[in-house]
Amino acid sequence: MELLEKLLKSKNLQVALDFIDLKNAEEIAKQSIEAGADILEVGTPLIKSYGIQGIRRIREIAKERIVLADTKTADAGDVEAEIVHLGGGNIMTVLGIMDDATIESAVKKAHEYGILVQADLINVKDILKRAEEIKRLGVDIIGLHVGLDVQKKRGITISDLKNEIKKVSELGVIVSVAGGLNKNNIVDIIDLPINIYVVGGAITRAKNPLEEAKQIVKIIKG
Ligand SMILES: O=C([C@H](O)CO)[C@H](O)[C@H](O)COP(=O)(O)O
Repeated sequence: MELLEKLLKSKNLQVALDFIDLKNAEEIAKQSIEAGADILEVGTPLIKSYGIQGIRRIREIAKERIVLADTKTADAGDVEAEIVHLGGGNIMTVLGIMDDATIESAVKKAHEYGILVQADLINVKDILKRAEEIKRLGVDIIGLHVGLDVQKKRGITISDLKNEIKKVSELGVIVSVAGGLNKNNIVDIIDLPINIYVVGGAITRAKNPLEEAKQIVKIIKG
């Protein structure tokens, strides 16, 4: 699959559009593209607010860029794959902590549509063990993720999980990392074999999101 090859062979910036308001998301989506972002993420709050229409709108703006719908699917994997297909997304996410049955259902349906599946390991305690299991279920991307609430409560970001990132990347999968990344801490993990750097708040809440995104693209692309 062409998209898989591209992701596997390169380092990519994914901008997480974690908005409730579509107009704000559209504005940052346009600036992210101008800055050179590779993937636009229809954030979970945006999907909850606008559903398929929200994914469709970001698809229109993204043009040939990749659109990831952060569905964080917890059940009915096939139905949520259908939703992403109707919105025109290229990648969906499923929660790695859920039952294998949900992941299998998402993978089966998504692959029928040519959609990639990312397992989000948010809140998974034994990351390497679950990553190994999930790889066998046919997911395309493994996402290591420190969620917003944990970032706030414990003061950690994904850049604190270097060992886990290294071990998962040794499985030979596409690795995505998310959770509190910014232009300072991305530098700490830039030499690790990571394919997708997800950045949300550091860009969406920046005084100048375009400039911030440009700087981050420069760090990631080298
Ligand atoms: O997935 C996310 C979170 O669970 C809210 O939906 C964020 O997109 C992800 O954490 C990236 O955002 P930042 O941590 O603000 O970079």
